[in-house]
Amino acid sequence: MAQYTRVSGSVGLITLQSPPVNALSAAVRQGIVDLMQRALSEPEVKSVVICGQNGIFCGGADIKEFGGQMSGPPLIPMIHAIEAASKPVVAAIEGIALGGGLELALGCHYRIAHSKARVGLPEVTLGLLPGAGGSQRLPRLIGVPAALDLITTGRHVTAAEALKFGLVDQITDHNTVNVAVKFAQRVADQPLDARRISTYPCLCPSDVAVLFEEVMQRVRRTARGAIAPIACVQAVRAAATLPYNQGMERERELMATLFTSGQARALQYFFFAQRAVGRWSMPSGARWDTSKPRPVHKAAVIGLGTMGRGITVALAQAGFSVVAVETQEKQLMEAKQKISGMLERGAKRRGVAPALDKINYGRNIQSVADADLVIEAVFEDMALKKKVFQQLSAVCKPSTFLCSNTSGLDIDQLACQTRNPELVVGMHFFAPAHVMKLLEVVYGPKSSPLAVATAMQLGKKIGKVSVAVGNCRGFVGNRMLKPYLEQALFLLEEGATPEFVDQVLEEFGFAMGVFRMSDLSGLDVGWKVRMADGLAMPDPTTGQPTRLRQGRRYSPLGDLLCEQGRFGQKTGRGWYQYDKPGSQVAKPDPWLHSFLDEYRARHALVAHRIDHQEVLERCLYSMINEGFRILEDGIAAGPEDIDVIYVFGYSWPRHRGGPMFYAATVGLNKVLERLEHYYQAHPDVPSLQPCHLLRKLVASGSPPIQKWREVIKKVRSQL
Ligand SMILES: CCCCCC/C=C/CC(=O)SCCNC(=O)CCNC(=O)[C@H](O)C(C)(C)COP(=O)(O)OP(=O)(O)OC[C@H]1O[C@@H](n2cnc3c(N)ncnc32)[C@H](O)[C@@H]1OP(=O)(O)O
Repeated sequence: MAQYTRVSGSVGLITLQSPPVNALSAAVRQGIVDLMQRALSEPEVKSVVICGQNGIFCGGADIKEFGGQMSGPPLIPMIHAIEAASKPVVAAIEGIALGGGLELALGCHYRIAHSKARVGLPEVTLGLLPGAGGSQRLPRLIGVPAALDLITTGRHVTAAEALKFGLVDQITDHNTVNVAVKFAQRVADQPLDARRISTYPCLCPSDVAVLFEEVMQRVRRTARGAIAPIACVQAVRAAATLPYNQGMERERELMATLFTSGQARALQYFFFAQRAVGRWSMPSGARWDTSKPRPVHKAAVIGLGTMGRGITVALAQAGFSVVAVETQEKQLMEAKQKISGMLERGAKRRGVAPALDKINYGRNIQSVADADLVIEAVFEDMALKKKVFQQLSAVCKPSTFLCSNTSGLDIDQLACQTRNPELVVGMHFFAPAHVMKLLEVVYGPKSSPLAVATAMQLGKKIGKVSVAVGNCRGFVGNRMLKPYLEQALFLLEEGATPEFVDQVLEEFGFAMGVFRMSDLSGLDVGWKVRMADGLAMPDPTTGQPTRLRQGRRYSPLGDLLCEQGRFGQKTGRGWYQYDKPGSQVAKPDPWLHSFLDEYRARHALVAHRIDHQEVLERCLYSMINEGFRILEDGIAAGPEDIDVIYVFGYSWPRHRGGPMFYAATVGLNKVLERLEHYYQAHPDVPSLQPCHLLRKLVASGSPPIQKWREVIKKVRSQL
């Protein structure tokens, strides 16, 4: 909806009214069309101002409308009519002007922005391009290089940057609407021909062809298979090379292809999934909107290895006072130096002062006594962690929240070491912890809603996407990784190479294939866990590595590499070889290929030809099957939680929406059928056995992902 008021006698003020972000819904578009006609027909009105209610100009098209039948007046003719108007139209931009919101502003003759406003064309992040003239008007207004940057990245720019680009005409610290109204009065009688951006020539640098080629190459390299960034470059190229009307036609064609693509649907699903994870719930019924967090002023981190350092930096950068504890003097000094360096580099990038004074270092656990929340980040060893939790419980205030950065150990066992187990939760960060966006907040059976709410809020404050998950081995992310890694090893046993498996996964869109990723993380990490679990040992009778553990197929390949000191990048050898320890350039290793041949011969395994389809289906469907088990067990509340974890924590390609959304797009019956096929071929691999929830969803007619929760509820109630 939109409201019309006459201000100062001669200015027609149109206010967009569609909370929370004044998106351009059908009703809003209808309102703009009607009220523009009214303003143009009233003789007393000499100029028009368009603004948004509640200090927000416009968040763009209403994304919720994309899924259904579009109705109401279309955006493009509406914006053309504004540009063609006989009276000056001024956009008063407060808060945000994004996507269709900025395109609307570009159709106006002038743009006045508040100094705190942000503008941008983020359509690419939704699998689209600025399809309401944005791809044609923006390069005409600010030039091709700047427009390519904004449109292909979707980044938001500040009002100051927008002014520098010439994207807005003026910025103000005062009431933007008042300033825009005065401005509109001043320009009421001025000619408008020079203010219609669609009539501008598109000024191009002399080497524009080279520029487009370079940008296209960069975009293809980084897009990981996403099609929207490429279409964005093509649309801007049309602006640079074609007259406006033909450019608009090209924009329309490209947009039509994107709009109906699976990628746009996946990215739009993911937009809402990111927001849905904030509305967490626990099986007890506790929820985000009924559980209040307690403020945290002072936080503490115990253990300053790689993870502890990253967590300390993330907290200090967000303005928290942090006590950082490392018991060994040498490690403490080293950590202090590294943390200061990280803070200084981060501050330089953001143009702010480094938050060095936010951190107090100590060697004694006593120094965390008055912290409101402590995050333990010591080595991944249950006995050690238990000891730390006992000590923390003894020294901390009774109200202190005690959190563990474990990547998969039992939170309940840690909670049992403390006086107040209800204040214990897991806070599973991902390395590097000051960079990676994901945080799994893990509640155990004793964790209180207060503790979950507080950890979730802390995560938000330090800029993380936090997902509340239940307590089980590996939580959500690492639990699903297990069958994925396992299948990758089985594929090597059966004839594949690490290079081939990685190539297939990277073509699918992962930033790194499973073996490159393992080399980067360090093969010894999983090896230590398997040793602690009693898995990575040779058969006591034969001394040979056994391919069967606890009645299930087991691949000792990773263990055998570790026994050779091949820990990945850090030792210069792993699934690949590297020029030197620490190098990141992976090269195929002939030694590894011979090793695989010998291994197969020793175990009488006959290598067969493994194709793309088998790699993808076995790695991904086994992981997805585990995802369904996680939903069935109530460890994740809904498929969105899993998808957000996988995109932010495990480089799952965002344009595929996440593993559970991917399963829905492939078709649940197909996933089920292929799992049945592979399970029949490998009956000693339980992770390939289709789980009950998947069967139930298929039996229920494979409902859309938004309806899965209803089936999940039924399945859980039957268990
Ligand atoms: C052939 C077809 C031709 C069509 C041509 C027209 C095409 C136009 C393209 C577009 O305009 S696409 C949309 C472009 N806009 C965006 O991408 C903006 C998306 N929104 C955001 O980035 C953020 O929400 C925000 C606006 C910066 C606000 O962030 P904040 O952190 O303050 O709040 P949120 O929690 O993110 O959002 C609050 C609430 O609002 C909902 N919402 C936000 N934007 C939209 C939108 N454009 N449409 C519908 N709903 C929107 C969001 O989902 C939240 O609600 P929820 O209930 O919590 O989910």
